[in-house]
Amino acid sequence: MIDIVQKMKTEDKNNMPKVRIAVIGKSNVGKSALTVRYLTRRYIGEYRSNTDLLYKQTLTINNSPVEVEVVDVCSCDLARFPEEPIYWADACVVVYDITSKKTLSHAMELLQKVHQLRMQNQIPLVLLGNKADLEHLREVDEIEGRTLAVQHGCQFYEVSVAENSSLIYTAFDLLLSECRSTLSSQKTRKFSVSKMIGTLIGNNNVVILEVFPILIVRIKILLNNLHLHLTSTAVMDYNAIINDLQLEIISLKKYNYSLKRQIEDNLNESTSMESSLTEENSKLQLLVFNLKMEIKNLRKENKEILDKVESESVRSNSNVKRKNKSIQTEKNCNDTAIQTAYKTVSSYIQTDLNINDVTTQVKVKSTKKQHKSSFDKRKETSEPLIQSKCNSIINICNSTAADKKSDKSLFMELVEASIDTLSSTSTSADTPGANMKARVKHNKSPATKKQSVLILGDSQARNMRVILK
Ligand SMILES: Nc1nc2c(ncn2[C@@H]2O[C@H](COP(=O)(O)OP(=O)(O)OP(=O)(O)O)[C@@H](O)[C@H]2O)c(=O)[nH]1
Repeated sequence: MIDIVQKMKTEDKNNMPKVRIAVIGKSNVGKSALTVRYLTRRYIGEYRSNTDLLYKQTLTINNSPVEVEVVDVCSCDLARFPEEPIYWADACVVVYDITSKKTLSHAMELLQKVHQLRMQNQIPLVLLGNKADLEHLREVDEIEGRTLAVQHGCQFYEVSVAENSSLIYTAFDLLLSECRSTLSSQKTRKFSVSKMIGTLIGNNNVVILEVFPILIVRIKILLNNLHLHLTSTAVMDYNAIINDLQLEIISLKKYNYSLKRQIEDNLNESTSMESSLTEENSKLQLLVFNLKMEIKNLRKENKEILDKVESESVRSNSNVKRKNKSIQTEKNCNDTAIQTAYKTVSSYIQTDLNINDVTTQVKVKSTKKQHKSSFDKRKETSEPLIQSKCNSIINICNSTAADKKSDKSLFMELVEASIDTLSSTSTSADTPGANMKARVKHNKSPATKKQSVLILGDSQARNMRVILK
């Protein structure tokens, strides 16, 4: 913080007018760069400092030398608002960064605060929008800065410290000349204020100044303000004030009008944008609806295809099962038929063997002649029986498994084997076995008809049935 008391003690040592300027604004807006640029014409890119810096220089304003003191107030945090420099200053430069909206709102709060603090003794103010070279990053329109300046009755410029805008010098020079004229008009008042303090605190004022420096500065400022107020009231030129006010009203009306136009333009733009958005929205809604319908149809189609595939597979499965079942049944029937036929043949052969045995025995006995008549009788009854059974076997051979060569040949082998056994036990060439074998062989031609045979019967081949399929 600047030692204001020291400044108070050293000021006014010569007759050169002195103007004190406080540069305030949010951090990083370019306060230091601006101050250095104005005082030295040089640009310092990076200027980090965590303390207020005071610059002093003698400048020529309107052909007269002026001692200028500029305080670069570090960090204008509103919570720690720099009241002292504001009381100290004759003028203020409020800076914001056009690439940052929040620096503009901060500048607005600073302006309000300055107005509050210097309510009785308003000081010249200038609002600067810095970093105008960064147009592509602009967040704050020029009209916003200008409007804020009009609201607080101050000058406004957009500048670029980096590009050394000439408006920087214009702004400072105007501020200085304004301060200079104000100060020269106050010169007599300041004198009388000092006198007043002298009268109030007597001859020991120096001691008191040392003991209660801050208090005294405050008192001096208050008295100064009071005195200024009284004096200005005394010399007030109402007409001039009314003129100023009227001019201000006109310029405010102008801004008001331009703002209204801008608002109207924005409104129109937003309305047309809204209608086009609504149109776009309804188009999109229609598109979404169509897409939904398409998805629904596709799902339906998909389900139908799936159902079809499922029913097809079920049908083909049941067909395969049915086919398998019929094949199995057929196989079982064939097996049963073969077995039955085999049994039948075996039983016939067995019967034949028994008859032959009986015949042999009877033949032996016939030599004894006493039973010859009975043998002949029995032979007469048995031979037709064997003959008929042989015929049955041949029929079975003919019909069994007519279309299945393997089954038929198996069956024929069985029959032949059995008949061979029968023949070997027979002695006569015209025995039923030999006859039967000859007849079976005669019928052993490959089947020409495509038929399947089902032979059913009991173990003695009684009630035997052949089913052709
Ligand atoms: N592009 C551009 N950059 C600038 C301009 N003025 C200042 N800067 C840059 O802005 C940054 C901050 O500048 P300072 O002068 O340190 O800002 P300050 O307001 O004093 O910052 P504090 O000391 O934190 O309060 C630096 O990097 C500068 O180079 C300008 O006109 N244009």
